[in-house]
Amino acid sequence: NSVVAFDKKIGFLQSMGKSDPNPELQLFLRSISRFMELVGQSIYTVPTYKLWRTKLYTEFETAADNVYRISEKYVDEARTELENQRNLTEGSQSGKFGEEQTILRFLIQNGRMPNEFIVNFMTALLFGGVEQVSQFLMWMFWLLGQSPDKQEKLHNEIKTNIGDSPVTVDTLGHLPYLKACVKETFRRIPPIATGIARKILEDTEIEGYQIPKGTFVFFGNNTLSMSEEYFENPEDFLPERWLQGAHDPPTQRLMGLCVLPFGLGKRNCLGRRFAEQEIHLAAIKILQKFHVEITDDCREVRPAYTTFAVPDRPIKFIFNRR
Ligand code: HEM
Repeated sequence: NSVVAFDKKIGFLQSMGKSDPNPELQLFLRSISRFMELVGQSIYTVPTYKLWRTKLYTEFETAADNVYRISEKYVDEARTELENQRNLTEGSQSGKFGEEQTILRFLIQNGRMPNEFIVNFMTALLFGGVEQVSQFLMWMFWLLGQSPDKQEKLHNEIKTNIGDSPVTVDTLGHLPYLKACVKETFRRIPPIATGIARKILEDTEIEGYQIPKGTFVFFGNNTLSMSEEYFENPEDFLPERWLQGAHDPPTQRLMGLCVLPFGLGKRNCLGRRFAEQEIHLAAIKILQKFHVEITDDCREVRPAYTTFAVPDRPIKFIFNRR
């Protein structure tokens, strides 16, 4: 994700595997997690932080400062890199820096967005990838680790359609069971329990409830996706329920509307396709090489909702080489 946000790999994974991890990256990761936790806490507490600099507020401020300061450094580095390229290609009238156009290059080159907005936007892109995608993959493998038969079914689909070959757009389009596993994970553990929030723009009536203009309403992902009215045996991890033909089309459509991890409408997730592709690729690459188990003490793990669903205790995986 850092490639999308900052035009380069910043080395999270390599750093974590080392005995002396890069302290700045460690701080960046820790601050991103803390930032998210505190945003979550702020939703569920009395907002005294609006009146006083409470502990929650000052901790949030520190985490946010760290995140934006480090992000700004990466954006500055990308800007310097572009300037250097511009000097090299001086005389070119195209106004383009090098061959490749990226989001960051476009925004810098375009010159209309103030730097702090660019930093903010790129940080939001990074947050989406670092926190959400990695947490999602963890939950998916936690569920697959408890359902070895589903994991084998998924592995077989990957083996039959891809084998050890590189993944292409075409092969990605032929993996219905993988997509069903992803959808079912989103249903079973919605990444954001409350779901998307919207401010009602005019007085509205829904099912006899009067909702005054200006009220904040939440979608209630968790309630809908665990509702027996829409899902048989909602506690069970059953990717099969999402396969074509499992239900009649109107029911299938209703089920789909109960599980909206990326939101809906004009302000839905900008990174959805990117996130889905990352998830599909990561799942394929892991399953091509490993059979994944969880340790027995992890079966009782429950999602604890901060901003996103995080495990209430660490999950330990065992990766058995195939
Ligand atoms: C599993 C991964 C992800 C989930 C579950 C997720 C979920 C969401 C949700 C629920 C929203 C609010 C949508 C609404 O209010 O209707 C959102 C917004 C957003 N997401 Fe994601 N997201 C994910 C990954 C990503 C990634 C990887 C990126 C960037 C590459 C990203 C960028 C954004 C941005 C920029 C917005 C704000 C859009 C706007 O306000 O117009 N997300 N995301």
